[in-house]
Amino acid sequence: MAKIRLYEIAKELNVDNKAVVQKAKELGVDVRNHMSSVEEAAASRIKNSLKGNAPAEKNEEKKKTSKIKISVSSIRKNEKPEKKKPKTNRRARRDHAAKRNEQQKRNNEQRKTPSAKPAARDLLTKFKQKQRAEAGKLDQIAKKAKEEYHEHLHKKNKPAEEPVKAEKPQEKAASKAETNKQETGRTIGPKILKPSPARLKKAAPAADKTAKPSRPHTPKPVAAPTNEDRRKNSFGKNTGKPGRKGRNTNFGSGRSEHSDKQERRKRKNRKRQAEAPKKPMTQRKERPLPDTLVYEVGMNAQDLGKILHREPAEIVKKLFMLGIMTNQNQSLDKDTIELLAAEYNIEAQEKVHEDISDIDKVYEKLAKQAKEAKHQVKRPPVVTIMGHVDHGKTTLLDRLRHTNVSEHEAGGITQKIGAYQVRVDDRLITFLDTPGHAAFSNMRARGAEITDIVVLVVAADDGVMPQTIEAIDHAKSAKVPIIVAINKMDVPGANPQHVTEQLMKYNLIPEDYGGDTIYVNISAKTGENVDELLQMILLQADVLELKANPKQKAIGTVVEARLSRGRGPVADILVEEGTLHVGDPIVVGNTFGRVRVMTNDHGKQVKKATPSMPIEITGLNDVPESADKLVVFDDEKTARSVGEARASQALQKARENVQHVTLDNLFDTMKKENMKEVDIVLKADVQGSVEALQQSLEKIEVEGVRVNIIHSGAGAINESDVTLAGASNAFIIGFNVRPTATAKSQAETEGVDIRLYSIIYKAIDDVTAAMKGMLEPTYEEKVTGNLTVRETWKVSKIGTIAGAFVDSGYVTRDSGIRLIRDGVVIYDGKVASLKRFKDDVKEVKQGFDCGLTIDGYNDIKVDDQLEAYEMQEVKPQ
Ligand SMILES: Nc1nc2c(ncn2[C@@H]2O[C@H](COP(=O)(O)OP(=O)(O)OP(=O)(O)O)[C@@H](O)[C@H]2O)c(=O)[nH]1
Repeated sequence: MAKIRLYEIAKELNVDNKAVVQKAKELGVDVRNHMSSVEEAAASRIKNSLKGNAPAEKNEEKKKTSKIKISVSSIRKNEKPEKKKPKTNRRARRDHAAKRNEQQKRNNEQRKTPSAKPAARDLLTKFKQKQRAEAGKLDQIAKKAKEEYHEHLHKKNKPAEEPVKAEKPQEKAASKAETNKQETGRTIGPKILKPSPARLKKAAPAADKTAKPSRPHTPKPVAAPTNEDRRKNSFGKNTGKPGRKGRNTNFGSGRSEHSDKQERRKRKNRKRQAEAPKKPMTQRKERPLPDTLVYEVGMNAQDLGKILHREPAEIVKKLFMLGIMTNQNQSLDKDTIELLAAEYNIEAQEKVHEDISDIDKVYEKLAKQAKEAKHQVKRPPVVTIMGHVDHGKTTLLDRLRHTNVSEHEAGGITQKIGAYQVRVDDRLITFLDTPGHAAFSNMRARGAEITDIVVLVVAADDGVMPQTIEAIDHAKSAKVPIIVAINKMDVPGANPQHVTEQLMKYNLIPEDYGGDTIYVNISAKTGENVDELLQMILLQADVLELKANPKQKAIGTVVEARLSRGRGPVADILVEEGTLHVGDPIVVGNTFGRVRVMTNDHGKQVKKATPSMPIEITGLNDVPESADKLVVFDDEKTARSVGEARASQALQKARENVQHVTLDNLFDTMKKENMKEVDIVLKADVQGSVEALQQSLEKIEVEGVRVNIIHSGAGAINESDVTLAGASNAFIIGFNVRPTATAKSQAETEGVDIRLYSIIYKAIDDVTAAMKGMLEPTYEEKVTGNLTVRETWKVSKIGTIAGAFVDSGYVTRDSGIRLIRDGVVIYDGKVASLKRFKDDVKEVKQGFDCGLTIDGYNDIKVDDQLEAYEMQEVKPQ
């Protein structure tokens, strides 16, 4: 319910505020001063009791409609600016809003009335017309009063033009407000002077609601005042202080009580601020350091600052104190970062980048995840059959495949996909179709341990044989339990007891003898006891508690893979964990793709494959190798990039591993690779030389190893020769020929050895010696020093002694020496003697003089150049 303030009552009745307060107190209304607000009922009580005291003209005015009253009072505000406070503060606005609501209510009532009674409507129309006429008169009065006031004010405070300037917009706004007021049927009051766009936005619909549709509300003129207007409205009171200062002004009002208060408050604040002790510079609140600094090598102070919640400058300073000069952008090494962490007294931990191209790691992670999963379910055991040759492994596998497949499953015909499943009651057993321990261990060697149980087949008529023992060792080293199947029980002379006794030596103790190895006597040929064997496998599987999590991304292993005509690369996969779906993006070994078609061991297309299920898949970009791991990725793009990265890594590795045979490593390679032939590409200047050399080389035979000329021809050694030698692990012999530039660089890149000769027997000797492992080391000339002859002495019996200065390097007593005159080598020989003054010396270095003689040469002249050189051994690459 709207409340009315006492000063409003006082204003309305044109009585003193005190009188109203007094009256209210007399009437028992709880009020403190003229600002106190009272309920409407109380207000009317106060008004009624005050009416007797009110001046007659006011009482007369009171009889007018409240609308007029408000209008008049709002104008009178202008007439009595000293008393009237601008209602710009929140409370004033609230009061105004309350008044407006009240007025609206009344208007609505008035609007409702005509619809009820037409006679009353006429009356109301007349009344309104009268109101308008009166309002027009009042407007004129107000205008006049304002003009008078401004004139008065102008005389008092301001230069001549200013009030005029200020008045214009003011007046405009006032008249617009009046128009608006008349149109909307409500008083806008002081608010019209300082409407904010936001408030206008809100006010517009509100006004629309109250206004009759035929009289649209036009807020534009109200919104019009510009900053300039506002500044002018301040009437010099706050001149020079733009903005909100103007809000506290009213029509021509001077310094109000309210603004005085504000001024006082401001002065007080300023004084308090000046008196208050100066606060120290606000320290930036530092966030706590992390417990561990997880870093990457190469991070800079800025990066570390972010992690440590410290300013980079602080990091730089800290490092500086530690004796490390750096800036904010300089990459830091591991040691520096760890040192910094130690300085902050926190742990440092290097961020490990997960290399998704290492699918073995991804595989292990998924396998571990599966082992820890809650949704683990029983999975079929995976069985490998091992045993000695001809003991019946294949026969047993065939029997199982054909007898234990239900009729409805692809008509009983199984697909050969490297593994198959056998149904026993309602359970399945997966058999790997590659019997023997070689395949088993090859898979193991490549990290594929997919077998859960080994069935060791031993022929009852043959007993334990070498490969039986090997199989036992392989199974034991893989820690896979063994079930012994003593086969060929149908053969007369079968002696299972003897076999058992033999196997007991290998710690395969049957349960009857207190051990835990299961023995089953079977006949793979007749099928006798084969079901019993299957039951025993299931029993062993139960003991092993084989479980897997089908509710995750699949991992698996390639059992076999091949290139199929029409279908492309085909891989037989054994799913180990998770469920593999058609469409899954996969990486298999170094290949990648999407599972296109998935076929089970009965040749039936399936949409998904669960753990221990062997399936054949297509959709890979290349043929993987057996024992390769299968990993499912989130998307094909990742799978492709991982697959491609792995393929290129594998290629790089393969290249690195190929060590081409060279003449220097020929002997070792022959031994290591058990070579029977030494492959050579032979090129010579003419066909005659080619034939002569070929015949000689092909005659070489060292310990049963012969030379095989894989290609020969006349002409320079070209790229095709190098490619051929590279692919065949051969080396190249060139007789009086040279390799082309590209062939030379290609040979260097691919590590192909090219040997060049100009003497046939030297080539033959080298090849023979290399094959015997006796190839002499190669020497290379190296110039060690340059000398200039400055003087010569001829001594009888000794010859010519050259007095020379070592310009660069050094010369030794054992050096080879070349005499160069005018750029031409005159003589090439050896140093005979080397002296410094009268003493023999071993070596004379740059910057010194020496006396030397050349062995067998005396025609040494002043200014001759001497080149000292040595033959140094070139180590084989
Ligand atoms: N009488 C009889 N002969 C059998 C039995 N099981 C296998 N044979 C025969 O033994 C021979 C060898 O059998 P395979 O199944 O080929 O033996 P394997 O162990 O697979 O031999 P490899 O593949 O060479 O390692 C075949 O002629 C089979 O017919 C059996 O239970 N009884």
